Amino acid sequence: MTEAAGPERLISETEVARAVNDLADRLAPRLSPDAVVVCLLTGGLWFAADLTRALAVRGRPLAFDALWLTAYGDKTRHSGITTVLAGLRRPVLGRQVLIVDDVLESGLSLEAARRLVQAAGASEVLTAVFALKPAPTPGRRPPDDFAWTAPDRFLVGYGMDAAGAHRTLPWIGALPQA
Ligand SMILES: O=P(O)(O)OC[C@H]1O[C@H](OP(=O)(O)OP(=O)(O)O)[C@H](O)[C@@H]1O
Ligand code: HPA
Repeated sequence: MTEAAGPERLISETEVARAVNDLADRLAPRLSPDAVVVCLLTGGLWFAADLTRALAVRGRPLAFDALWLTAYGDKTRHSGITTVLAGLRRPVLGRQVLIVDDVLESGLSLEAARRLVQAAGASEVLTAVFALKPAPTPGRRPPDDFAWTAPDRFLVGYGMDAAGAHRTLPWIGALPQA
């Protein structure tokens, strides 16, 4: 019996931590002490936990909220519909918001989040993702900053899942290519 191949490791836990710290160095001066970090659940949770603590030690112990969105389900492509499972808990009216997510591919999830945060009255919206994948279609809005340039592979780990699997890996890998 042959064993199914696991994910191919692309970036180690140490490299992930270094990339998050470098990103925090760049972001901290751009953020108001009154800014709110909005994490996109579920995948953004691990990156947001690391990034917010890295920002806190850089003098930005920011307020934190979350939006729970889902668009991929168990598939490897955006479904075309971003469903809001849970919205913001606290007002962001008049405040700068940093939206944080694990990966940007089509950009549709981040755009849906941006619209929700703008509709809630944020004074400015910045976006940061850990992994920036190549755009599947032209015209995608880039994030304001990102930690790592990812290849065009289906990624897992550090929040990213394949039908629920591999999300809690501390490193990032890619599923074996067919
Ligand atoms: O740029 P896009 O093509 O929109 O892809 C990025 C989104 O896809 C994943 O979410 P998913 O819908 O899989 O939910 P999850 O956070 O529960 O993994 C990921 O966490 C991002 O939010
Ligand atoms: N992996 C996991 N989730 C994703 C990806 C990916 O490569 N792209 C968009 N959501």
